[in-house]
Amino acid sequence: MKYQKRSFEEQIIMSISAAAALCILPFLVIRIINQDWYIAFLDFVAVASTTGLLAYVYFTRRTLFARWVLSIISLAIASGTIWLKGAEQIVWVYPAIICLFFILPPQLAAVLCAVNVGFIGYLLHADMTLLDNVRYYFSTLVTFFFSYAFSDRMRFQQVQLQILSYKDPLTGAGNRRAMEEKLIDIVKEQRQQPQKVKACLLLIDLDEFKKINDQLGHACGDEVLAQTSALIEHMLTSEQYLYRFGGEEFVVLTDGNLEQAITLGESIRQAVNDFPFEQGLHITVSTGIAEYQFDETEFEWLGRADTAMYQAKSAGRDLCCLAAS
Ligand SMILES: Nc1nc2c(ncn2[C@@H]2O[C@H](COP(=O)(O)OP(=O)(O)OP(=O)(O)O)[C@@H](O)[C@H]2O)c(=O)[nH]1
Repeated sequence: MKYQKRSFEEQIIMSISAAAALCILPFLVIRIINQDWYIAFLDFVAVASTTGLLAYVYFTRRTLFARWVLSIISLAIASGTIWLKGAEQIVWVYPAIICLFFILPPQLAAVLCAVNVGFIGYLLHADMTLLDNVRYYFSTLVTFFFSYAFSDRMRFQQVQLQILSYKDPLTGAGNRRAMEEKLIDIVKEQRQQPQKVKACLLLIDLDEFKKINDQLGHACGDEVLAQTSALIEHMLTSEQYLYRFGGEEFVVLTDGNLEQAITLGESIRQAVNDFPFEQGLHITVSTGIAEYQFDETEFEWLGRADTAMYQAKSAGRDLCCLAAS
């Protein structure tokens, strides 16, 4: 298992766990030397649990449970150490706030932090001057708002990046990477459950697309691709997936039987034929339809659909052809 291949969440939880264990360890040693046993025990629990979490995520790659445990540890350690040692330990509130905003959704982190800050404020208010109390609430509030803004922005960008990495920017259909991953999943599933209804693949290629580019320009070609994609997408159910395979080629993956796939292919062919494209263009598509055959690879499956699509081209275009078994 290479560290680089780990998900962002795994990396965050492992890094925070490692940093927490390393930062608290020297204090554990100092507490033991000073024979300050209660807080030594608390530090020991913190070091042991964060090290355990690091190992847990490293070996299992599971983050949900680890995320919750790490949140609880952060809050418990910050509150516990202040409860035992008083205001001198207040500095541990700030990393705990930041930690929570890193590992939990911002709204949830906000609620837990507010409760924790309030609880610690309650523990300390009698030991601190009025000015110290004001300073405590203002400084935690500032940390809270910066962490919230950062976490919210980071999560938004993460979602955007994920969408971008699986979508074709021109048409909004899934891109080739998304298609390959889905194909691998389907092939795996079909191999494990051969009795299940077969999956089907439709390879749809726009006919004589080069002429549109040559005669009306690349921008018009782009518009036709986007409109065709939207048209097809509109005809699919939630169990049917559209991908842009290459330039003017689309792939539809469906878990229905072969008859349903043929009906879908025909409906798409007809819908494209009838669609009033820009500048009065009349567009047609040639489609190859292939049902998954037990034990073939995703490339063999795609290859059979491709051959069927070329048969449709050779037979005059604007046709659906069924792949040979
Ligand atoms: N506008 C536009 N054109 C593209 C894009 N990607 C590929 N193409 C063009 O699509 C055309 C595909 O041409 P061909 O492979 O010759 O196919 P065709 O003209 O559709 O002919 P047949 O497939 O035989 O019907 C090429 O001119 C590519 O430049 C794109 O993103 N936008």
